[in-house]
Amino acid sequence: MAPINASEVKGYAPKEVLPEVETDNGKGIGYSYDTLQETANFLLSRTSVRPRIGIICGSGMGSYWKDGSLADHIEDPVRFKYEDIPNFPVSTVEGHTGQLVFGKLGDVPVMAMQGRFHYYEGYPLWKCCLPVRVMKLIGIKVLMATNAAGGLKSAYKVGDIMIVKDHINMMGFAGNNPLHGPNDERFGPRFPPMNRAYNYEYRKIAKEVAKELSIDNIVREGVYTCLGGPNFETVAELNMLKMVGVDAVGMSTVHEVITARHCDMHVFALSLITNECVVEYDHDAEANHEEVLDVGRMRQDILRKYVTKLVERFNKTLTP
Ligand SMILES: O=P(O)(O)O[C@@H]1C[C@H](O)[C@@H](CO)O1
Ligand code: HPA
Repeated sequence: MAPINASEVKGYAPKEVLPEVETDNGKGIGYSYDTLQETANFLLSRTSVRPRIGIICGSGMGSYWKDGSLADHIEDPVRFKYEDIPNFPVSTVEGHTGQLVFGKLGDVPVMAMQGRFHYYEGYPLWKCCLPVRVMKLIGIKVLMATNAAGGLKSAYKVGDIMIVKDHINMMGFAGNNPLHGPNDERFGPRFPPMNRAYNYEYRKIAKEVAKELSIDNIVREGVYTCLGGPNFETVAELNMLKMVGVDAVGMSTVHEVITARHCDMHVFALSLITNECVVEYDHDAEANHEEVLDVGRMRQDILRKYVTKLVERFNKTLTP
């Protein structure tokens, strides 16, 4: 049989009439486009900043440490506490302040989330990712997600920064996906591709910038996975993840990236390696959140400089 010419295959044809997405208060399967548009309009009407780059600050990288974190260096900041934003969840994890900051990083207008939402807090994945769709609706083109993660690859050291090359959606294997439920084509297609999730050009730029800042000795590139948490992993779980090609393990980012790619945002992600995963049984070390936050503080100056330069470079790739 002759092979099918892939370029002749027609794309998925959207339905003309969309099913009404439930606009529940946390019980069901998502907020409608219009509900999220209200949230976007609320924000846009209260700031003149028009960011095209959105940053999600990982554990300890937002503002937990008041003396120099990325989000605290945003100039002319306009801040919104999550509890004051219509339809927004609230942050419940130490190290996640719980506010959006609009302002300038270097010369570039940005929006930063000081605090993200995790599945283990009790939020369904679609709700964890709601801010990403709001970003899309306020005009953001690039999502930069940062996270704290355990280093699985033996070469990784505490304090290394991993450029995420790819992810394994472990929760998705069990059917838990932020795109589960009716699909609104105004956000994106029913079946989005995910093989080019982490923008190649931005990864290349990130390696160049690491050299320019002389931090290329601590900057790596690898594969991230997210587990549901909140417990850290067993030795057997970590060895299994290592075997299937995971380099760093955390509890976030993957579903945010899927949501961002679904609505055609460019994605770049960084993991700060805050602990070495314990993959042997005769070992006394245990992962803990305090260590995660401490390493975030120890690396905050470098991360801030790195992210600021990356934002400047990524911004130049966007058409005016
Ligand atoms: O929000 P991120 O992914 O940076 O947070 C990581 C995963 C858990 O929330 C927490 C564990 O210490 O840090
Ligand atoms: O070792 C870890 N496992 C999962 N999530 C994490 N976040 C920071 N470190 C870790």
